[in-house]
This record gives sequence, structure tokens and C-alpha cells, in this order.
Amino acid sequence: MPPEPVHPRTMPYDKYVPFRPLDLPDRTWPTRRIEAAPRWCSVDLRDGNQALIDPMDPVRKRRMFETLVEVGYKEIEVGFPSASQPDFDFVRQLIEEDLIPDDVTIQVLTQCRPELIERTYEAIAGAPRAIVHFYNSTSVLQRRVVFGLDRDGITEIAVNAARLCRKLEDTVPDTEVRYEYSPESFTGTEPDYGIEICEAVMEAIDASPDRPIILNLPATVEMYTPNVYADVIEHFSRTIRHREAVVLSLHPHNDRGTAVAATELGVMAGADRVEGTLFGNGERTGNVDLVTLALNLMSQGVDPEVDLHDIDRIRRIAEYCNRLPVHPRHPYAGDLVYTAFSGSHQDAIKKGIAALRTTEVDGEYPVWEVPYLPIDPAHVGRTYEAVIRVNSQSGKGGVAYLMETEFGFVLPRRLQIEFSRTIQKVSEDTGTEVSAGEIWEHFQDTYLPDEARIAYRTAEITTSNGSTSITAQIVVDGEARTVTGTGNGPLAAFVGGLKDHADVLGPVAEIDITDYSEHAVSEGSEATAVAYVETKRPDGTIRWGVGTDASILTASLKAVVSAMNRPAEVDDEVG
Ligand SMILES: CC(=O)SCCNC(=O)CCNC(=O)[C@H](O)C(C)(C)COP(=O)(O)OP(=O)(O)OC[C@H]1O[C@@H](n2cnc3c(N)ncnc32)[C@H](O)[C@@H]1OP(=O)(O)O
Ligand SMILES: CC(C)C(=O)C(=O)O
Repeated sequence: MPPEPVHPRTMPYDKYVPFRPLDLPDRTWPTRRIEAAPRWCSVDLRDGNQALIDPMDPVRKRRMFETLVEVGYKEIEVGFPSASQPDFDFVRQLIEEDLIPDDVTIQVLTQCRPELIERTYEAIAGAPRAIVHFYNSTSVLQRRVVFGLDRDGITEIAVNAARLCRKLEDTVPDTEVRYEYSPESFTGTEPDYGIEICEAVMEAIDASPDRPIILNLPATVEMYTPNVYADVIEHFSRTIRHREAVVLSLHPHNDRGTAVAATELGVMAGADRVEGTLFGNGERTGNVDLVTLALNLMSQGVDPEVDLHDIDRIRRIAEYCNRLPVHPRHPYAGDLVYTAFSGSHQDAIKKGIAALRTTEVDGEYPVWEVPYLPIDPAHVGRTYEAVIRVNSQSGKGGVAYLMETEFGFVLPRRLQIEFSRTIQKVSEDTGTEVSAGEIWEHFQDTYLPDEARIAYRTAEITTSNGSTSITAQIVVDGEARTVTGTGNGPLAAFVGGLKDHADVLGPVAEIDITDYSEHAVSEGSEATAVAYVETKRPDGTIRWGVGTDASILTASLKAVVSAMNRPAEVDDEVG
């Protein structure tokens, strides 16, 4: 009896209202391309830090700041100095210890409350440059439930803050102050009101093309699809007065899991600047991930203007500072993202890398084109070692790739098929990955065992009148045997001579050779020959054998002996 059909319980979807898209039929963003990196601003030390279980201590903050500078961020929000003494002290430390490079501007966040703004100016005193970032929530919901104010009341909070900021500039004469204003919860704000409050703030700040204001339009909570965000951004960019006095900035969060897409469409829609964090740490589901955005640009041939050559190091530092792990599937940075377990992917990657190599000039390929790998792992400091890993989903391609790249054995196609069955059985039995080292051990046990029933010792070969004669010494079950034979080559002579030893060899005395190949493998400065023979037994079973030796001839004779040692039942070999 099949199980009863399942009727899932209905989710309470009727408790939610859909977003209302903006009507923007003449939108232009869908056909635009991103051809240059936006201005990046890292908010790791503020939005990232405020979302941590354990906020960063001073050592971690400093490590994060230095890393952000090294990666190349030129605008870094370093904290909310009026919120706590540690945040205040960190800003003071950066300024007093002269830790801010000349081309980096620190940014500090404050609510639009006079006492917090005053404290913020105390924090930035003496900094060469600073962006004072003030915000208040403008959303319909927060106007009602948090502030109990109408639009004018909310605008007044922002405008008063802007005016106070201008006034306080006198208290920091050595600091070049720039401003950023965020209508927080912008995605829950009517677009026309978002523009209205930003224009009021611009006027109070006296924004001009020489001293533009950063208007930051946060998806504080990601509430709608990326195309709607893009429509709203394009509408804002087209409608705001004195656009030339505005740096249009995005600050997306990832509540719907589409922050990266929303940011990219927002940039296509006219945004100049993006705020986010390394690997997307931040409130709830995180801020938009600056690393993914940058490498998405690189993968499209656009200079991301940040240095991510050693992504693992940056990831380790972010994990240390945030005390949060980066997911193994995280775009570009996760442990598993340059790894293929599945057979057809491995096959295509193996062929793709081989094809790429043929395009190389002086060791450099012109453009990266490998199936399933959107960027060259080497460009972010990853090696190829882990690109192909083997488990029960893998086919012959993966095993063959590892045998070739790790051990230099270029297995003939039918041997790949035979050996991959052995590895498939191992992975099915263990239910997990088979490492390259384990694959090698199984290869040795199967084809190159240290001890076997039949062992090859030596051979003497002579040729006359196109015919080859062999006198070979072998040991069978500890008993020495001399094999003599004649044929049109050493292998044929050897195989012919084996037939006289059916008394001890049994059916394998009657094998035929159906395929043969060989190649050299470099081991340090020594070149070793590898020979592969495919043999057919009297009952029709096919067994491959492998031999290695400094001499190609000896390697091929050993390969025949290796094939003879193979048991009749393949499954018996898998231990
Ligand atoms: C979306 C974001 O990430 S915004 C940044 C959020 N980050 C943080 O809040 C981290 C740091 N913040 C803090 O440590 C605290 O909020 C502090 C120290 C700044 C202020 O703490 P408190 O004085 O206790 O106030 P609290 O933050 O709870 O704010 C509540 C009050 O401020 C008002 N308020 C909140 N935000 C703002 C704002 N941006 N501008 C003006 N007033 C505001 C609220 O309406 C409320 O007023 P009420 O007390 O009259 O009802
Ligand atoms: C202060 C603002 C920009 C913010 O952090 C948000 O809206 O998420």
C-alpha cells in the first residue's frame, strides 16, 4: 500500500498584504549594463557589528578596520559613537592614533536627536575627513507606531538634525565634514514622501555639486522584489531636484534573500554608491554582501576596485571578528563553491580546463571559460585541488581527474570506467566522500599491490627476423617459474609463454591483450613509465592491469601480471 496522500496545512498567508509596485512604465534600467564599480562603503563596523551576538571588542574592531582598508574600501562606517562608550572610544582611537589613511574617509551614524548628534561631533573632532550619517525612519508603519507623527513631523526631525549638524561644524574646524542622510525604512515609505523629505534635508544641509549630500535609500527591511526596488530608485534618481548635488546610495538588506539582485538592479537604475558588509553580515538576514557584488562585477569583465585575491584570508578575518561562520555554499567564498561532486559537472570541468590550456600563451589563457566555474578559483587564491571531489554522485570523470592531476596517471577511458566502479562502491558503502589519498590507496590495492599471488621478477628479450623471444622469471604462489615464449613483440611473446603454465596459473594463463597504452610520469627529477593493458580471459571477462617501472618494457610486462592478479569478481576487491 502506498502512503496516504499528504495535505499540507495552509500557511497563514492571509495575514500579509502584498507590496504595491510603483507605476513606472518608461523605466530604463532593464536594458542598462553595469560598466563600472559603484562607490563602495563598508558598514561592517556599524550595521554588521550591531547585529552580532557578541559585538566586536577593540582588537577585533581594529582588525576589521585594517582589513577593510587593505581590501580597498575608501569609505568605512566605523560605528555609532553616540550609542556607547566602546563605539566612541574606537572612533577616537582611529583619529588619535592616526590610523586613517589619507584616501579613506570614516563615516559615523547617529539618530536625529540633538544630544546624540552633539556627541557624534565630539567623536569626530580632529579627524581629517568624516561623513556624518544621520537617519530617521520615514515608513508609514514607523510614523504611526514608533513616532506617532505625520509626514511633516517626521520631516521636521530630519531637517532639525540637518540644521544642528551644520551648526556643529564650527566645533570641528579641522575636519572636512560631509553628510549622509537615510530615510530609514525607505522601502516602507511612499516614494513621493521619500523624495520630499530628502529634498527638505538637502536644503537644510545646503547640498551643492561641490559638496554633494549622500542620500542613502535603505531597504532597511527588504520588502519587495528587486525590480520594484530598481523602479523606485530610478524614479527617485529622475525626480529628485538638484540630482547633481546628490550621491545616490543604496543600503540593501537581505530579508527576501535577494539583496544582491536588488543592489545590482538599483545600480542599473542610477545609484552611485553601495553600502554593505563582507560576506553579508548584518541585521537579521544581513546586509548586502560586498564580496559577492564585487566578484559578480569581475565575472562580467568589470574592475571591482577592491582586492579579493586572498578571499580565504578575508573570510577568516571576518569569521574571527564577527564570531560567525561563512556558509560553505556562500558565493565565491564558501568552502564548497569551487567543488564539483557530480559526475557530469566533473566531466565538463575536466574537459573545460583541458580546452583552456590549449588557448594559453606563455602560461596565460586569454579569457576564462570553464563549465560550472563562473570565475577562475585561482583569482581569489583558491587552488584547483578541491575543484573535483568524489562521492557517490561522481562518475569516472572525477576519479580520472584526480588520478591525473594528483598522481599523474592518465587512465585510458575503459580503465576509468572500470576503476570508477570500484570507487563508486566505496563511496556508496561509506556514504561519504572518497579523498584523493583514498582513491590512490584503492588504485594501488587494485592494480599495484605490494604482495600478490603472481609476481614479475625479470625478463630477457631477443629479437631476430622480426620475431621476439622472451625468457621471463615470475613467481606464482611463492614458486619460481620461467616463462619462455615467442611472438611479434615482447607482450605477445610473454602472453604466449604464459599458456604453458596453466597448471599453476589457472584460466589467467589464457589471457589475450585487447588494449595497451603507456606514458611517462615525472616523479621529482625521475621519469617513470606507466603501462596499462586491457586483457580478456577465456570466459570473456575483461580485466585491466597497470605496471610502473623506469623501463617502459618492464612496466608493460608488470601490467600484464597486474591484470592476471585481478580476481574474477570485482566486488571482492573492494574492502
Ligand atoms: C536600521 C538601523 O540599523 S538604524 C541603527 C540602529 N542601531 C542602533 O540602534 C544601535 C545603537 N543604538 C543604541 O545603542 C540606542 O538606540 C541609543 C543609545 C542610540 C539610544 O538609546 P535610547 O535613548 O534608549 O533610545 P532608543 O534607541 O530606544 O530610541 C527610542 C527613542 O528614540 C526615537 N528615535 C529612534 N530613532 C530615531 C531617530 N533616528 N531619530 C530621532 N529619534 C529617534 C524613538 O522615537 C524613541 O523616542 P521616545 O523615547 O520618545 O519614544
Ligand atoms: C541607518 C540605516 C541606513 C540602516 O542601517 C538601515 O536602514 O538598515
